[in-house]
Amino acid sequence: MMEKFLQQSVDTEEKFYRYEEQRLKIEDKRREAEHARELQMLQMLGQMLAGISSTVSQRSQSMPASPPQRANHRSYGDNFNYNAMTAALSPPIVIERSFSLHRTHSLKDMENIFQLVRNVIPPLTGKRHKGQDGRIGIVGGCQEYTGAPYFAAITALKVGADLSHVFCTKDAATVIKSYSPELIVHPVLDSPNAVHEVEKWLPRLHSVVIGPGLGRDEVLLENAKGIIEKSKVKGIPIIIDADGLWLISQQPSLIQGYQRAILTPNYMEFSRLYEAMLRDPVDSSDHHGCVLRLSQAMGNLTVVQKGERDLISDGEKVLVCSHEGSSRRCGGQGDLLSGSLGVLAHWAFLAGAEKTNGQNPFLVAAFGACSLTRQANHQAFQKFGRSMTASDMVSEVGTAFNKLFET
Ligand SMILES: NC(=O)C1=CN([C@@H]2O[C@H](COP(=O)(O)OP(=O)(O)OC[C@H]3O[C@@H](n4cnc5c(N)ncnc54)[C@H](OP(=O)(O)O)[C@@H]3O)[C@@H](O)[C@H]2O)[C@@H](O)CC1
Ligand SMILES: Nc1ncnc2c1ncn2[C@@H]1O[C@H](COP(=O)(O)OP(=O)(O)OP(=O)(O)O)[C@@H](O)[C@H]1O
Repeated sequence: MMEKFLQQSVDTEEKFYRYEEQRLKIEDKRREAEHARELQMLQMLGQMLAGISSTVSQRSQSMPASPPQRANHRSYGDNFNYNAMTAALSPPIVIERSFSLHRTHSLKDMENIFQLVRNVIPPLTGKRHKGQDGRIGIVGGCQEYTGAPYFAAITALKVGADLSHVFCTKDAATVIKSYSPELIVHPVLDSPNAVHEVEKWLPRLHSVVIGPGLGRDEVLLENAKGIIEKSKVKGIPIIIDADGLWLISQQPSLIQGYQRAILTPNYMEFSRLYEAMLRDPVDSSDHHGCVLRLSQAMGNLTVVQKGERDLISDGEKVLVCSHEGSSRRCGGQGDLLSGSLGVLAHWAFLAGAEKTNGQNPFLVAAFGACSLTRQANHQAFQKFGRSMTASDMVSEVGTAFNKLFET
């Protein structure tokens, strides 16, 4: 009797899982179709606006000219004509050349960039459902490093993402879960089919951050490589940090030319990448030139060189973020930066260049994330001084965000 009952419940459970699997497959297909439809609509809109723009420019010869655009700058949504949109929709470009090479920025220029960051932040309304403001994936976390992926993932939530996933090794997963019930933790990164396990989630992710706490184990690096390749196929914005940058310095072609990628090297990672790409040591008398050249060599993807001042370049412009932080250099600050960038890159990408006044949305996102990290650092340092840690900075992310972007 008991045996029969147990068999029945096993059968019922199996049936349930089969249904659930089918339901998830259907849901994946629906999301992919929805994504393709949205892309098509954006392209149509781009073409319509291109038409309006050419009519406007025929009628009005006196319209102010846009700044020169990079010839090989491929925008998100590929055929989407942002130059045309800018010409048709925007007033004359406000920030023009203010971030160009070797130019000092006025306070007004800085305020302009802050305004562009504000423009891409989705409004908080009752009309949106869970997930719409960001589902971010962090790929990293191994036996040695559990803090780094946690800092990145929790920061993504504190900035305003709705869901934050961590894809880490099996032995790191329980530890990371124990830090925070808010995170969704997948113990898959050292499994034999790791790439496939992560790939299943990609249609539901808006951006991925590869590298915090990944470590340098060959198998994990190979899996990270597979995940980067799958993410590129899906056109997902990719932030590459920490050991993800180690991988890129060994195999630059993995990300070269993918303009939806942002690299966030610290001093050491920058030197490694620069030497790998330019076959020259970094010129310490020309930081601007170096970051510009590295971005160009990587195919104009966005590079954020972290340090006393964060230098951000897409191979055409260099933005400098020297927002006040502090003199405290505890580990984990770069992880906060990459987590916040995961969210801001998604928001900026979605908002498109019309919201960033024709500026590369990833440059704007990077400036926002750098300023936010420095502001959180500043606030935490005011409270804790020398004892300040990355966790103290995480607690400041909300108020720092409000102060910079919601006032
Ligand atoms: N709690 C956790 O789990 C955390 C885990 N983390 C994770 O650790 C992993 C390895 O990351 P990493 O940063 O230690 O490695 P890497 O960049 O190769 O640096 C190695 C050496 O480079 C140097 N160096 C660095 N910066 C420099 C500078 N500005 N100026 C000059 N030199 C500089 C410095 O050399 P030294 O001073 O020792 O001579 C340093 O020792 C990675 O997965 C990361 O995510 C961290 O996120 C922290 C929190
Ligand atoms: N010398 C400095 N002065 C002021 N702020 C700095 C300085 N160096 C780094 N920072 C701040 O810390 C952030 C992270 O840079 P850092 O070089 O610590 O990255 P990282 O080594 O990748 O960090 P992590 O410890 O997370 O691996 C920078 O974006 C900047 O805000």
